[in-house]
Amino acid sequence: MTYLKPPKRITAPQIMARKREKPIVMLTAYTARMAELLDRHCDVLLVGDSVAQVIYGHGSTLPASLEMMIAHGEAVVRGSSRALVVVDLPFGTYEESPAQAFATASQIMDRTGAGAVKLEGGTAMAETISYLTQRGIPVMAHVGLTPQAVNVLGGYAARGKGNLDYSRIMDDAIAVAEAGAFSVVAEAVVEELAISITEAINCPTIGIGASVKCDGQVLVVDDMLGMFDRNPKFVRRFDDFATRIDEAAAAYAEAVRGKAFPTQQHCY
Ligand SMILES: Nc1nc(=O)c2c([nH]1)NC[C@@H]1CN(c3ccc(C(=O)N[C@@H](CCC(=O)O)C(=O)O)cc3)CN21
Ligand SMILES: CC(C)C(=O)C(=O)O
Ligand SMILES: [Mg+2]
Repeated sequence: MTYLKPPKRITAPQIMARKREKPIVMLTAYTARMAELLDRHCDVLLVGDSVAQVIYGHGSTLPASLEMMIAHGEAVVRGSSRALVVVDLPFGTYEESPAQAFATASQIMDRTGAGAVKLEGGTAMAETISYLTQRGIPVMAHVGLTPQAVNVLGGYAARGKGNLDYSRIMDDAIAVAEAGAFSVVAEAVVEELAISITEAINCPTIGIGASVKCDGQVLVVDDMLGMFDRNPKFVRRFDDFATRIDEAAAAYAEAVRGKAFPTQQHCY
């Protein structure tokens, strides 16, 4: 890297202070070079448990392991210098008790150098969020469509359409904010609910499929690049990398088979 690194990264309190100010820009990242490329443009880099689907080819986020999150968290911290790095707590490593969550989260923070963790859940996780924040671990919460609960929710459908669903998610958002979360991801919730949540709580909402009314936005980087084959409605493809890779691989294969690569300039 040839450019000068700023001395300090963006902090969780700085993200919290962005409520109703400049929109927060967040993308997932799983590898060092990608983190380096995104770092100039993003306020927050999320090492999502979506790594299980995007990088490892699993069908859900449930198989993401603590070791995976730490390995990819280290890579993203290594590659970046400015953004706040947030690491997802993987399924099964924090839900049992606040003490279990602290053991997992502190290990992630120690071994990766990340500045915060994210966990899924609302009212049920409020006590854990308060326990972690009081012990030095900034927590980003995640409500609405919580993919680790796919087996309880019965799929990845948008949330907040029924009255019960709507008021439960509202209660969840208020509970996690009151427990001390520095920001809240709202995933796949109807716009009206995203507006209500954003107005009701004093920490920023970061939307994914939750309308432009949130205080920030997040997408899975591979989705945004057009790399991932199956795209939810909330994804905009800002590029078409899958096609570009296909074309580049085809050109390489043709050059190799036609003995057009390597040429003299690639030889010693
Ligand atoms: N690549 C990727 N992108 C994501 O946004 C993402 C992940 N992986 N893994 C973790 C979760 C899972 N998420 C998902 C996954 C699928 C849909 C989806 O297919 N939604 C459909 C509706 C499905 C239904 O109604 O049952 C859609 O049309 O939006 C939505 C969110 C969001 N997260
Ligand atoms: C979709 C985002 C918010 C996430 O939790 C992930 O990538 O794991
Ligand atoms: Mg996640």
